[in-house]
Amino acid sequence: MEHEHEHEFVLEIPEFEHLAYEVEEGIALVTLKRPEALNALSQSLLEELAEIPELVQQDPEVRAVIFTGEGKAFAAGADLKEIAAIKDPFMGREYALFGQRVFAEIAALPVPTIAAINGYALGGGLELALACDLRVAAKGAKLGLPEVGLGLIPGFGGTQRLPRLIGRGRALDLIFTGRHVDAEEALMLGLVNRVAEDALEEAKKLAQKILKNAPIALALAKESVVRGEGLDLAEALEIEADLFGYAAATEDMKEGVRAFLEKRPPSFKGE
Ligand SMILES: C/C=C/C(=O)SCCNC(=O)CCNC(=O)[C@H](O)C(C)(C)COP(=O)(O)OP(=O)(O)OC[C@H]1O[C@@H](n2cnc3c(N)ncnc32)[C@H](O)[C@@H]1OP(=O)(O)O
Repeated sequence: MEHEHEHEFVLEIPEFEHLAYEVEEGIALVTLKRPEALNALSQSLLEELAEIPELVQQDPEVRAVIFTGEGKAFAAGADLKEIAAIKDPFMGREYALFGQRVFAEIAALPVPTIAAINGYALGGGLELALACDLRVAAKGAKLGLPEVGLGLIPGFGGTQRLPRLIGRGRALDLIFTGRHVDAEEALMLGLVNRVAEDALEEAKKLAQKILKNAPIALALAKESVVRGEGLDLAEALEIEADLFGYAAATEDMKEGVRAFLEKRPPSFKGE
């Protein structure tokens, strides 16, 4: 007798100690779970985070990812007990490279990613949020890069992603002073996209709104923005034209345009 699930692809989700991973209606929710240390990014937590991009890419159901934190913090930075054990520049460099690699893989995910900043997002915690495409902050959230106050510099991408996002002058204000900015100032600076009572609820609404659009177009739009970042305008525009070409050849493009002309909502298939 043929087994009902014989051909079903079963995705194995690893047992995480410091993370929760769940998928609901196409949205993967990754929750940092070390609330007793304000979700400080220990090596073991970072190793678990490093598994997320593969998990997401193996599951065709996942069309967006939200990162958030349990308790009163999103993440209060890299784990300072572990940083205290760094003995020399080589160890320090390896330490930074590891965090950078994890966040680079998150930044390279082909699906939209959102940080739901429920509380403190400091140092490495803010750098994780900066590796996401969009950021939603709760009203009481505090964001900052306090590293210079510890004799450090941001090392998980902050000196690069923050100025690219909000401009050099604003980034250096935050990096030099190490001050915490509240959600409203973060919105004004362009550091977050939205402020809400409940960051996670707002992030889910934002994801649902995004997911109404054509999946291939979303991936190509992200690819165009990401690949263009390091290039000069002429080269980047060529990439945009190529990716526009791909989008224009999809079934979803035909459906999107037909639906507009027929004055009805589109039904996208991701083809
Ligand atoms: C390359 C990347 C580099 C970096 O990220 S460097 C780190 C940058 N981050 C920081 O400097 C923030 C450090 N944390 C704080 O300043 C404070 O926390 C807060 C302002 C965020 C909150 O203060 P309060 O509400 O008074 O809580 P609490 O008692 O300080 O923290 C609760 C428990 O959480 C632990 N904790 C907080 N942040 C970290 C961290 N970054 N690394 C390790 N542990 C942390 C504490 O020690 C304490 O634990 P216990 O109850 O055992 O004393």
